[in-house]
Amino acid sequence: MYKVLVSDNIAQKGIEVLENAGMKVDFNPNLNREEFLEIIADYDGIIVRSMTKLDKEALTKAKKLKVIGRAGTGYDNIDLEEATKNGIFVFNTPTGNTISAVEHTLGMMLSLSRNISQANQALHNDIWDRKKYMGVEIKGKTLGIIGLGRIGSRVAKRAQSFGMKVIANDPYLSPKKAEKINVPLLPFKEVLKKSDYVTLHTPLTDETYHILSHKEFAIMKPGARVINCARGQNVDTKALAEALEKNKIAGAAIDVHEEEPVKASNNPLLKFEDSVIMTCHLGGTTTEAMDNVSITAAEEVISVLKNNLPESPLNIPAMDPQDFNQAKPYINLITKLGNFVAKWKGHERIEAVEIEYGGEVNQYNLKPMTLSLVKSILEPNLDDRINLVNAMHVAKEREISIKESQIQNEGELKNIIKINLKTEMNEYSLAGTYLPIGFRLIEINGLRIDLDLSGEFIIVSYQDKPGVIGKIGSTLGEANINIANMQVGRKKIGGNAIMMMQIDSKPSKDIMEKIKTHLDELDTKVKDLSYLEI
Ligand SMILES: NC(=O)C1=CN([C@@H]2O[C@H](COP(=O)(O)OP(=O)(O)OC[C@H]3O[C@@H](n4cnc5c(N)ncnc54)[C@H](O)[C@@H]3O)[C@@H](O)[C@H]2O)C=CC1
Ligand SMILES: O=C(O)C(=O)COP(=O)(O)O
Repeated sequence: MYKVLVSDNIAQKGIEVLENAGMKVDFNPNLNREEFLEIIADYDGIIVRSMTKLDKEALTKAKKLKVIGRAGTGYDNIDLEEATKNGIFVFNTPTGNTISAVEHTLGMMLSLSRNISQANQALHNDIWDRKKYMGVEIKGKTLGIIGLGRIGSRVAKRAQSFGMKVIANDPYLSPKKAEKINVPLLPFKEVLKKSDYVTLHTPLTDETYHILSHKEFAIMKPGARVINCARGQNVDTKALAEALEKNKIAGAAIDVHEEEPVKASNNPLLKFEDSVIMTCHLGGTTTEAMDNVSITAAEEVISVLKNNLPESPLNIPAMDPQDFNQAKPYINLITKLGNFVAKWKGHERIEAVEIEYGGEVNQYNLKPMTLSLVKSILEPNLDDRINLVNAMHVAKEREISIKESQIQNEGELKNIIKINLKTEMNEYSLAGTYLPIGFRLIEINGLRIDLDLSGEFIIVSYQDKPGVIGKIGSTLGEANINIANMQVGRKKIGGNAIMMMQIDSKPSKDIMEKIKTHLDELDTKVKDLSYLEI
């Protein structure tokens, strides 16, 4: 039975989904760091929100962990690189709280403009002051959005309906997408200079850390207002406090903070009672969003523990589920080719792998195919935990070069995948194709063949000479092993030849030895004699 730790508060519905699937769930959102580090080694899966830090220290202890589910969007609390090295799948649930974050942003902007929060606070303290809490309209004002993704674009739409002029900066968004929602994309500084309100909707990255600091506040319009419902570290809190102090910035609405939880001792914004409104990271905290993200996270954890790929993976290439289903035959084909070549090369150390994709296969994301190949060729020789997440990392660590390229389609085949594998001693090449009738092996060491890519095989590389086929055939016949299919190829008489036999049962070690002795007697310079089962 898999054990799943839920170490942040998520909706009960997600926990029920896990339990109904037979998981042992420990819902424990109140662990301190020491307690957390002590128990993390026990779990196969974990669901977190933004409070649990899954850093290197935690992930090093998480020896059994197979999957991390982020019930929410931002994943800056998770060390993706370390998780990847350790072969742990990481996913988030990025659409479940989008609307909640959008509505919170709008609420913050309106509240900031109309002093709703401050006036409410005053009334609760028995103060009636209509003059002090006079506000400003947002209609006709310019809203500058930094990060026009899921949340930013929806904030734009709602702000436009309030009559705001919306501009944005997002270097990674296609201008076409921005055009579609009628939002001009401008350089970052220009957005800052032109906006009455600046709202942040970027993830926390090295680039967006303190994206608003002294320099940026200095070029902003005097009297502008700032809204941050993205990540606390996106804003240099001290620089914001200074800009507020100097009245350069008229106000700020802050949902996320450099240090959470906020305390009087760690946040200089708390003293700006009249111009700063703050919430305790509530952007994604609505009944609807909490249900969405907890149910999705639970379903995905179950799915990954059942060996499926997550729908919103953060450390393997994402693939649209429909695309994935269509590409699945090619993923299966390359896995079979990988199993084949891995068994064929035996214990030889791999130095390089080249993959050539031809034909229809190129319509799909090739990364999951390449990952599947790397996993399948490394799997038999490694005790390490290897999966799609860490396959590339393991290959790099072992200094195996992986190259993929796209080639022109050959002949009548609609699709082809070719693999060239170089070991310290030999080179192996093979190609396969997917046909509605199944997977076919169509080339081996440069020789054209046509065999079903499953079953039991004997491969012999030797120097062409009369008598070889007869000797092998009779040895197998004596051992009562039926030859289902056989193909022989050579480039010239007496040159290098290869024989592929598909047989109906496994030859014993003795039989393989006998074949080897017979071939030696014929002096056929056997380069390779292998039995493989695919
Ligand atoms: N306050 C809260 O409770 C919540 C906060 N969030 C935060 O909001 C962030 C955004 O969420 P989504 O819109 O769903 O993500 P998204 O990935 O759809 O959008 C982010 C956008 O930021 C852009 N971007 C990245 N680096 C940039 C840069 N240097 N300058 C300008 N734009 C840049 C990206 O191109 C992308 O279009 C999340 O990463 C999370 O940190 C999300 C949900 C709730
Ligand atoms: O989804 C996000 O990125 C959020 O910031 C929401 O965080 P939370 O899950 O509420 O701790």
